[in-house]
Amino acid sequence: MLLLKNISFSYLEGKMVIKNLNLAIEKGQHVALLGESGCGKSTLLKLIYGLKDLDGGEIYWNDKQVLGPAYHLVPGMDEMRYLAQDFDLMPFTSVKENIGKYLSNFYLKEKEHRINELLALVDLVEYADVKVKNLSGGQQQRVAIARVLALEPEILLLDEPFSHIDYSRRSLLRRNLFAYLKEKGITCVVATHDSIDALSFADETIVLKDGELIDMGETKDVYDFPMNRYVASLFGEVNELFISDFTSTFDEDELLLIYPHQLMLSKQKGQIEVEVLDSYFKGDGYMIKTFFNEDRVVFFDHPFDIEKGSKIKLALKKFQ
Ligand SMILES: Nc1ncnc2c1ncn2[C@@H]1O[C@H](COP(=O)(O)OP(=O)(O)OP(=O)(O)O)[C@@H](O)[C@H]1O
Repeated sequence: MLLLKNISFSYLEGKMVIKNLNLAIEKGQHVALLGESGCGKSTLLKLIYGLKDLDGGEIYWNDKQVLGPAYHLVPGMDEMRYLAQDFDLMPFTSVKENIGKYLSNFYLKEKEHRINELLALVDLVEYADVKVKNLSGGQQQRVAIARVLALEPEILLLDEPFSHIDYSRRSLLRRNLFAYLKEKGITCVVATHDSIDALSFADETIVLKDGELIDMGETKDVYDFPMNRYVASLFGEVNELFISDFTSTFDEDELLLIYPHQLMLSKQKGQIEVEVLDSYFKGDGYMIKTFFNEDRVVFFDHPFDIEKGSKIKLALKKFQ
């Protein structure tokens, strides 16, 4: 289990970047770390790996305390691997030498077998002998992913692992990688801006804001019941509407956070009247931008575009 007990950290005196953070992650779990840019995701991964000394608190992987550079000549624990945003590869050596960097030369056959297995996982078999400096950014990122897996860590810390990889390859790589980690029982924490990393692949999601952990739970719960607009907006557009906007039958009003796919065109009761401002093609349909009550923009998903200026009625899908 990964245990963070009330940890705090600052780069500069007086400016806390991680604030009194507590966290427990069970072995084999995949956890997504979400939050706006600058909220402390990368810093948190570095602290877990032991690259920085904590100002306060303690971190444990199983029963072993993670200690920072003040206690270790070479930072980082053997049981962990950390993939930074700048992949830190050796540019003048080949892909396979980079992947095998941490593998022992004592068992050459095993080493070669392991490198080939990882080359296949990240789909770089035909690039095995190419120098890393001659690869694209996305290809280099795939080499870096293979390299952190080489020694089969117990826990993997990934900072935006697919950020340079094009969308089509990203889907396949992501499926293969997370299936591989599950099969091997490797715990994984992924800092990401891509909500699909969380929604499709993370058992649990953690949300950071200004260095504080503000939400944590099963990913589906964090998505379905976002605690506030900040959390919901990490998954895409979100609308803020009130129960009283739809109906006057409830005594107490309540703010609703509604994703665009939860609204639909309706002619029945319980709807809001909006004016269409724009339609954006998304591939599988359109995102329609509308104006409600002359003060709020409301987005909803629709199979077709709708003419600008149209007056339409929207209802909540779950009440239809
Ligand atoms: N080496 C550093 N020295 C001083 N401040 C730093 C340093 N690295 C990061 N910070 C600051 O710490 C805060 C958290 O940065 P961090 O990189 O952890 O955020 P992040 O959530 O990973 O952002 P992003 O999503 O953009 O990668 C930011 O305010 C940043 O400016």
